[in-house]
Amino acid sequence: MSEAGSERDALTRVQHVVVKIGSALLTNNGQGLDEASIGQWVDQMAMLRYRGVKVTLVSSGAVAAGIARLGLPGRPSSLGALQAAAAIGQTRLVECYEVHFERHDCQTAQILLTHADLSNRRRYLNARSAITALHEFDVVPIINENDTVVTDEIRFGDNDTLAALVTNLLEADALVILTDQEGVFDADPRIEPHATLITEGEADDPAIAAVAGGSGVLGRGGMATKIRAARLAARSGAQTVIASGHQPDVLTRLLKGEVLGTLLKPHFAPIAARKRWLAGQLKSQGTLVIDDGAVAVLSDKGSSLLPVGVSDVQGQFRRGDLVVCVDQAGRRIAKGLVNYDADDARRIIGLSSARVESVLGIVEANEMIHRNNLVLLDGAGQ
Ligand SMILES: Nc1ncnc2c1ncn2[C@@H]1O[C@H](COP(=O)(O)OP(=O)(O)O)[C@@H](O)[C@H]1O
Ligand SMILES: N[C@@H](CCC(=O)OP(=O)(O)O)C(=O)O
Repeated sequence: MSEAGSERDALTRVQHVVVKIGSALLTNNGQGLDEASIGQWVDQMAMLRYRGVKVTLVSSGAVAAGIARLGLPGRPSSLGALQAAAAIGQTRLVECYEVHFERHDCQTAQILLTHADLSNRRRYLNARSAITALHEFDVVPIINENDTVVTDEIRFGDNDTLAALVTNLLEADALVILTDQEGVFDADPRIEPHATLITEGEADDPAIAAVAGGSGVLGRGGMATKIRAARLAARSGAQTVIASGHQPDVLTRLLKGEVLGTLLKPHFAPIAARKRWLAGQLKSQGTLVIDDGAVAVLSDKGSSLLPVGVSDVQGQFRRGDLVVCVDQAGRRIAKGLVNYDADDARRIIGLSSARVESVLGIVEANEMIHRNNLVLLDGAGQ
């Protein structure tokens, strides 16, 4: 097998894929939603689910569908008209997916997110809990930006960025961005018809970022935001493929390892990527003192921190904030994102998971800090 082929083998082991379908692809040259194609992508996603792969869908198309429904000649320039188009188009968009997923006895749910939802830790964790619960109910989440409430300063703008942040949020192992081109070319193929397809590269390679241009008429980000999305997705270790939604069975073929589109690989190991991000970026808001048993399982087994292993809570923090874990002698052992605010944490320390529910009434999570959100500190507490 070729080197490119063996790189693609990793895609055959994907357990959770975020699929992003762009405006440029979803619309029949601006004539409304391409419902036949939507039906085919849904068939492929249903097939992946049948094989045990979790699928989260990030779909654009609300504005484009709304423009067609309202009979507007093109993309309106006023914010109010754009928001109205998004509102009317979004219901149509989700209905279309719903009808097709129902053919496969599969339920769907709509989630509309804003930038603020993902930059605020608490809302970030809430969004994650909700989407994780949807997967537990075997429902396909269909995510879009909440276009009717965002303004220019706080918008993602393009759904490539949103899809990458959702990939980070859910720690999906692959992001597939479907668009109207076969992948990333060494120049914009709309301008350079003889441009060559790049089949793979590293997500952070500046040479790849340099060839990426802007969007067509209906899309928002062009190739530049797709490559940036690959870089963001790589932070949590995900591979990104940018490929054409016009290729028959593109999703199922990609996840069988076939060489289609452009594969952009993470530039460092998944766990290191996530932990690097966690270790490097955030300021701590409080301290959890943990007992010797908890120190041992965190350090030796990489386990989550459970309430039972915590003996004291210091400081005021909120769910999703970064806290430091220290041992009984005050040595810094780990830091991570806590699942409870300080007052609730104080009420449940030392309790077994079974008793947490009787004290709090509702259990947000079994762990005080989930191991995916926990990073061990070295001997110097760094
Ligand atoms: N190097 C490149 N390779 C491929 N496409 C590119 C490149 N640079 C710019 N593009 C443009 O990016 C467009 C896809 O982005 P966009 O219109 O935002 O689509 P979507 O709505 O799917 O996100 C292509 O139609 C193409 O014109
Ligand atoms: N949220 C917008 C999508 C924005 C957009 O076009 O994004 P993209 O498909 O990345 O070019 C909508 O649903 O119309």
